[in-house]
Amino acid sequence: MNALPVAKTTRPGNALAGKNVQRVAAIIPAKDEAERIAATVRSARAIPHVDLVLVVDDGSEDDTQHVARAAGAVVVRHSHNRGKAAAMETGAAVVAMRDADGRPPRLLMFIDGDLGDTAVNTAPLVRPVREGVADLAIALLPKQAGAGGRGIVVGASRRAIEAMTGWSPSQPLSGMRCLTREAFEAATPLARGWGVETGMTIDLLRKGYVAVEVPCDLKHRASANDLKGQIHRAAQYRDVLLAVNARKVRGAVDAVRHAGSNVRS
Ligand SMILES: O=c1ccn([C@@H]2O[C@H](COP(=O)(O)OP(=O)(O)O[C@H]3O[C@H](CO)[C@@H](O)[C@H](O)[C@H]3O)[C@@H](O)[C@H]2O)c(=O)[nH]1
Ligand SMILES: O=C(O)[C@H](O)COP(=O)(O)O
Repeated sequence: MNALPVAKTTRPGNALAGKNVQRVAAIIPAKDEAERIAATVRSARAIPHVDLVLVVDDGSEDDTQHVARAAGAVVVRHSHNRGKAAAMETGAAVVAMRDADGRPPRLLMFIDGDLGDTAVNTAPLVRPVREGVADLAIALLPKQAGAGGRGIVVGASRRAIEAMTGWSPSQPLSGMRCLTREAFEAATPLARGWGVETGMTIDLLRKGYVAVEVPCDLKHRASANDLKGQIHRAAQYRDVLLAVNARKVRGAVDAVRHAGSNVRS
């Protein structure tokens, strides 16, 4: 027997069961991923229920778009680099254009371009969302060889999410996530750049959507502890703080508005 649905997103009714079952779009934001994108695309095509693999080439300077297309992806491209969050928004907009009338909108599965052959192992994220157990399923990755992080950005993101929602995710920056169209729309506009995961989790939980973390056997190109890695982490830290601060301000404004309407009523 299936677990009882607890997710907030309205589920397609039984009339839509059978051959009209809910499909999944894999959206892969990619900047300069020519080396790994073919394996990632091929692997994503093997995820059960995925019928559309979309690569958003975010202004790559390498051959990402052609390699991705040759591997069987639908490819759209930003003419200049706009950051991961913008690539995700573009991807979701393109999927919406391809969702068929009379069918439930596809679930959106965001996958990083550097997962290679392991991309298929995001498959366990689909079930809890498809079955209505959660609106958002986030991949928990095993420990990555060569990872040089000291937990500073991860800790800042986790603490902010916990302070603002009460939930303390193990891997708050994990970008492999499957969610319903309704939840995605509720999370837009997305926080910019590397703040996108932190902002999305805070926004959805505050609106009553349900998130779960699901272990997935994934391997990605972890940032090392060299100069390039440190610069990358500094950018992540900046974007996470921007996302959190914007949400704190919004929370304070909402509280003042709410207090004002209580006084008037
Ligand atoms: O301007 C950019 C930069 C990156 N990417 C793509 O975004 C994905 C993630 O980038 P990556 O360089 O692999 O980032 P990581 O340091 O590995 O990022 C971790 O932390 C990020 C949040 O800071 C999450 O978005 C990632 O999912 C998570 O793996 C990859 O497919 C990139 O090609 C873009 O689309 N646009
Ligand atoms: O390597 C990572 O996990 C991210 O770049 C975040 O860095 P951190 O481990 O220093 O938080």
